[in-house]
Amino acid sequence: MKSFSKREADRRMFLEQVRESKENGYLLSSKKIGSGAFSKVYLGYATQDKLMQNYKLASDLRSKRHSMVAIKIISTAEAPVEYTKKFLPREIYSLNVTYKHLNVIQLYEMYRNSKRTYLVLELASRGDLLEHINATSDRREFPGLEEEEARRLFRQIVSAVAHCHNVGIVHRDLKCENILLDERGFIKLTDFGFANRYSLKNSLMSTFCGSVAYTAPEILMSKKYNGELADLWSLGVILYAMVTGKLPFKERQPHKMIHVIKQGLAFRQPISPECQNLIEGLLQLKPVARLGLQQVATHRWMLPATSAIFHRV
Ligand SMILES: Nc1ncnc2c1ncn2[C@@H]1O[C@H](COP(=O)(O)OP(=O)(O)OP(=O)(O)O)[C@@H](O)[C@H]1O
Repeated sequence: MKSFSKREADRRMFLEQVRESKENGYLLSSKKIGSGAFSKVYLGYATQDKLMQNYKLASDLRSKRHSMVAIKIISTAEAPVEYTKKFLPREIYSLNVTYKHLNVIQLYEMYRNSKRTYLVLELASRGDLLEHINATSDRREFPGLEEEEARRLFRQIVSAVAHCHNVGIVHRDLKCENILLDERGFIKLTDFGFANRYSLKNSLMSTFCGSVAYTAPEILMSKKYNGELADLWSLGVILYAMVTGKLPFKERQPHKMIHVIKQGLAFRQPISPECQNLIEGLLQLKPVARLGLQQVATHRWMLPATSAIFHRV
């Protein structure tokens, strides 16, 4: 249990954040909607004055018919230097260059002082894809989403990733927990903390990013890797998780995971042959053998309505 003095310090800090947000045109509510390693995310509201000044925000919220936002507060004074100097700037850069796509979280505005950075983000109020898969599995009393729903959501995920790649951003941490849903049930890709930009089409990277279960084998083997092709592997893991409610390869330790992957992919419940074919096309050990995003978008399991796949808003 927190001591009285700790609770009092937290209360004072929160009031400071409320004041700083108000000075910047946002009403910070006490409803915490999530927390990360160095951040807390609260529900907030844009004031009328703010809506009159900020075109990005006003045009987006008008279509949503509400004034709610997610305010991510990062305690930069407490976070490690590597985070504030490397990962946070990458996240902000990626959110700025991926603006504006229906399936990527929007960064409306940022304000900061010597203690904190505030990111004012589009609100995705219906939790993440993992929670959605689990809740649906419980309701159906059968693991995974129905293929029709999985197809509708996966199309949006592919569209979001294609948009990122088109503007030169590789995500490098694609997983169900980083895919949020908004109040209308639209996919919103988030968490660009590991994202990186690449200028050369085939340039290789060497940093280990992401979660083991979703990580491409070439990264697990500490090889130089192509970020776009590594994202394709993660998409295969996500689709498998959507239709089966399980992860294709289960192992926590990176060095053991590669052996699990090499044992091959198994489907332990009935999945349509087209869906299996798409998953197998993505989960290819050799990066260059993986289906490209255009091939994924036009794969027979993804049809019909492929015309919407590369649509930008
Ligand atoms: N725009 C948003 N709308 C709704 N909820 C959000 C939004 N952004 C983040 N969240 C919630 O807040 C949680 C923390 O988000 P944040 O981006 O700080 O953490 P993270 O980067 O996933 O965590 P970590 O720092 O551990 O990697 C998310 O898991 C999600 O539940």
